[in-house]
Amino acid sequence: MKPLILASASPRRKDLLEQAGISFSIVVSDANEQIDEQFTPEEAVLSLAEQKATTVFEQHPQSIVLGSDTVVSLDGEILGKPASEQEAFRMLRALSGRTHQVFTGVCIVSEEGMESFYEEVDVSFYPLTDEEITAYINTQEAFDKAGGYGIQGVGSLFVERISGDYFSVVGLPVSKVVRTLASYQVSSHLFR
Ligand SMILES: Cc1cn([C@H]2C[C@H](O)[C@@H](COP(=O)(O)OP(=O)(O)OP(=O)(O)O)O2)c(=O)[nH]c1=O
Repeated sequence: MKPLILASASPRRKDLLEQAGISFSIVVSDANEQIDEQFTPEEAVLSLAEQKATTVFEQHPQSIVLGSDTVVSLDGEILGKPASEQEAFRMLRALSGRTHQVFTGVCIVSEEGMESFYEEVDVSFYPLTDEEITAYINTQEAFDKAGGYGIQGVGSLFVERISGDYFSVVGLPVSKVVRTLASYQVSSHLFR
């Protein structure tokens, strides 16, 4: 059985994979995460997940490497992580009272080649007041998260409805990932 590497600095991805009973190590990719401006959200998350996984695989060719990327999409426009309070405010105001999509791409690279997939989840927000948005930004939760919110944190208070895999919104569609890893002889110790 080859060792599995998670090519991610995201604490959420680490927690989800650990909770699933998978053994792995972490090597953070130094890919410069470039995407074409013309990319659709699904193309963007697949490309970024591939860039992260292939960069780490080049340094660890005897391993199985898992890369992932999450973006929020509103009317097809990609929202990444907000770089400032102003940007977080603009993103959350745009998401207020609307349904957006969260795309997470996953890429597994091994000696046998590369396998990728993405998950799309619809998330509907209640209408938010400017005061709520400002108070939320003051919690500092917005900044390392696509779309400027965390569904697993205080951002849960914004969510009216979700359709799809909750864990994919948090950053990793863990059930599908574990099922896919089974064909690489990587399995959860919980099921052994
Ligand atoms: C929408 C949403 C995103 N997120 C997170 C998941 C991802 O970690 C992050 C999007 O950024 P990513 O670039 O996908 O990931 P990352 O920079 O955190 O980690 P790495 O590239 O090293 O793998 O947003 C939440 O935690 N909760 C949410 O509700």
